[in-house]
Amino acid sequence: MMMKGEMWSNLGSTMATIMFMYAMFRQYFPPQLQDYIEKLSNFMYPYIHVTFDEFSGERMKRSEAFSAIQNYLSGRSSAYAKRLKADVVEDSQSLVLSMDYDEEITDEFNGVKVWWAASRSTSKTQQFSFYPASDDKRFYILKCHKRDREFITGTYLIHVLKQGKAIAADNRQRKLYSNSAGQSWHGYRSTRWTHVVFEHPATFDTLAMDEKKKQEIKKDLIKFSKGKEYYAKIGKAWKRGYLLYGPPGTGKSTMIAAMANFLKYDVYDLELTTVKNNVELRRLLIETSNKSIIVIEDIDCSLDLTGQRERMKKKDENEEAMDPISNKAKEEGKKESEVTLSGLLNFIDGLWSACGGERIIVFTTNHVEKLDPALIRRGRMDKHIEMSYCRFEAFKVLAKNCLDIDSHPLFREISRLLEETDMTPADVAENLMLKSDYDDEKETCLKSLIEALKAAKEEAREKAEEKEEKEKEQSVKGDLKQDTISAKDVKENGAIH
Ligand SMILES: Nc1ncnc2c1ncn2[C@@H]1O[C@H](COP(=O)(O)OP(=O)(O)OP(=O)(O)O)[C@@H](O)[C@H]1O
Ligand SMILES: [Mg+2]
Repeated sequence: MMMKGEMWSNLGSTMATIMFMYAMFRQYFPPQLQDYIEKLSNFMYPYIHVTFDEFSGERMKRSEAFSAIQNYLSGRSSAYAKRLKADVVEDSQSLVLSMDYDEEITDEFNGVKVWWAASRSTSKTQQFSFYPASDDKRFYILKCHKRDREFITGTYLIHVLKQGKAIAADNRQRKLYSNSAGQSWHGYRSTRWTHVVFEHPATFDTLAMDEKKKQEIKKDLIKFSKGKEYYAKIGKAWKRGYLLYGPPGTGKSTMIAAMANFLKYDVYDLELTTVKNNVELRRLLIETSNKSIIVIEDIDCSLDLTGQRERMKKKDENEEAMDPISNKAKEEGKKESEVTLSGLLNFIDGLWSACGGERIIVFTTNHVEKLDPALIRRGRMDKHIEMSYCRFEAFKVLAKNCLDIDSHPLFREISRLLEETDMTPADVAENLMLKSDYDDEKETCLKSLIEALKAAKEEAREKAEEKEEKEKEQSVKGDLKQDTISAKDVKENGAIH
């Protein structure tokens, strides 16, 4: 990559004007002279130019190609151009640097060299317009040798557009969408996506879990995000379902944030209880964008999806009266959501789910055993990930994150206790939160964790004993009952045979 100071477009445009005039009056030249002129022009200026305007079409929309080229050239421009321009591009989280007007940079692809220049043409007439482009038309000019014409207009330009779009996706400011209930109108409330900027700091590096499991998930995500052709080839919609299950505080929500940061996807946090019915659920799905993670947290509590099939069989009125979700909705005077299990299944893998690509659907639950098997079967929820209590390997990540230490003499005892005690990463992290910057504070944290682990171990032991005692009591009662029945039997029937 090298930088040239002066513009070549003057020579190019002079040649272009001459050739344009020549093309108009070509028929007046004798054939031999025509041949000679063409050879001469090729010899003097063997290049072709391709222009990319910033605004194009009748409605003067900002050209996608221009934006992609701007992004593609931004890295090269900042490294090689002498004069740069900085633009704030919509939805981008950082400034986009591009070469200033009349600057030129070269690029090389598969051994073929091309030249890029930024330029503008300013209109002399004073005309009112909403578009800055009508006064100040910005454009890029690509120059390449005539012999490379086919390669440049085909392979190279496809490469530029693809790379430019990928850079834009990387720089994009990501969003966290949630569906909030809109205004109530005669009992009807439609829900809409609203968003805030997504800025969760969790990454796979800060996530405390088994390293092997972490790598496996990362590999799976990469395979998915690069799988456009693969999914098309096997005839499947480009989507993947993840079920995250485990006790509260084991990092299910944190894992979702880490996944979104890893893939640079938007997050749609879907609150099912505010969705009126299946039609609305479908509309919300259609409104989601590509490169996104659609999340339904605590799926077992979201709706009565778990027992829907059984309930159809039983039609047990009492059971319904005891349903905390329907009661809550009634208390608040809201209409209960009519989303059904089949509506949700259709949402995941019905035809509607194929209306766009690159979507990950994540369900989280604390009670995987309560979920309807149809909801979580492979193909719908392709990957089931158990988020478990903190063991030593996960602890080491937390110790590094919170205390910035890789080893400590107290680690041995902690390791032993973590194997014997179930404590969530959330609780471990809480104990490791530094209260001051003093070095001995780190040891204090580790000691307080040891105390907490011992207390948790003791509590678990007491609970187990209590449980055992209760079970014993119940079995004694059962035996007594059995004895009474047997005695009654003897009395009524005489003898036991
Ligand atoms: N595996 C983990 N790695 C790093 N931090 C964790 C992990 N698990 C929990 N935490 C910390 O504990 C807090 C609670 O975690 P999180 O909300 O992800 O748990 P959860 O499994 O989603 O819980 P719930 O089932 O109640 O929704 C987070 O703020 C996070 O900092
Ligand atoms: Mg959570």
